[in-house]
Amino acid sequence: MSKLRVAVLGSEGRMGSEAVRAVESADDMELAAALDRDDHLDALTASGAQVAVDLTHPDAVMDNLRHCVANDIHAVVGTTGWTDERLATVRGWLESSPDTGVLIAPNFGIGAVLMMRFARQAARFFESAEVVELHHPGKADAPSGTAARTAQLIAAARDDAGLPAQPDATTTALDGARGADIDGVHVHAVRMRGLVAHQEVLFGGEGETLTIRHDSLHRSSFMPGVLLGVRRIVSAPGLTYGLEHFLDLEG
Ligand SMILES: NC(=O)C1=CN([C@@H]2O[C@H](COP(=O)(O)OP(=O)(O)OC[C@H]3O[C@@H](n4cnc5c(N)ncnc54)[C@H](OP(=O)(O)O)[C@@H]3O)[C@@H](O)[C@H]2O)C=CC1
Ligand SMILES: O=C(O)C1=N[C@H](C(=O)O)C[C@H](O)C1
Repeated sequence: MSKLRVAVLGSEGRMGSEAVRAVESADDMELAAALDRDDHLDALTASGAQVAVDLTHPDAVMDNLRHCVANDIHAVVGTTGWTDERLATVRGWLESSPDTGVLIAPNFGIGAVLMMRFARQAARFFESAEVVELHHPGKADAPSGTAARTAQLIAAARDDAGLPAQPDATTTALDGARGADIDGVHVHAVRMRGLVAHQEVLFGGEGETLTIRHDSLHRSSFMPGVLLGVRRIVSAPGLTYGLEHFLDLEG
């Protein structure tokens, strides 16, 4: 069986370098290209890569993806910075390349995917919900893509259940003290040396709280998800948003 030819974009970064090692260690894949900031995207096309893994920067990912889709290269994207508008743009590009697949995964960690799912499940049972994400200080964006997605999922579940706005009597606050408001869910970002990627989802109801916490202690935690995404995206045309679509979570 021929091996899947995989390119890594952002190959010198924290995640990209880990992904290069993971691809090189996978029996069913070969590293077609390892490209970073100074490399031209023509090198990606020339490499004959079937799948590109993007682990770059929110400012770079759209140009990279446009190039991938235009050249029928499937893409597995871990890079953050996703808005509804950006997702719609990618869907638009894919209309002209109906055989190409793009996976955008806010988080490749199985524990993180489960945390988001459990948070969505819990949301309708509690009056209050807030998200606290904690990351290494080299992270470019705040709040994290995972935290933003978690907040959206909680907000949608609250809406579906007809819950009112959360109780909050704050009338005076220093800027930022209540975090970012994402669809009515407050999200707080901590940046601290020694951390990798962590998140707590806090729920509160009458006389009780529930905390769901996930910790990525090493970037190897993301690699099974990256490799799963690569294996699955070649037969999943169109846009897939979230690794959960490639996992059997009902079990
Ligand atoms: N979905 C998930 O599970 C995870 C997602 N991430 C996300 O992945 C992204 C990368 O994170 P991380 O590895 O920590 O970041 P790093 O800054 O360590 O790595 C990014 C790399 O991409 C390079 N780069 C920047 N622009 C381009 C470009 N146009 N083409 C090619 N390479 C480029 C950077 O170069 P330079 O240093 O010169 O800027 C750097 O080497 C972030 O958005 C992060 O949030 C991270 C962990 C898990
Ligand atoms: O930058 C990181 O490190 C991470 N980025 C992703 C995010 O923003 O959610 C995934 C994980 O939290 C690690």
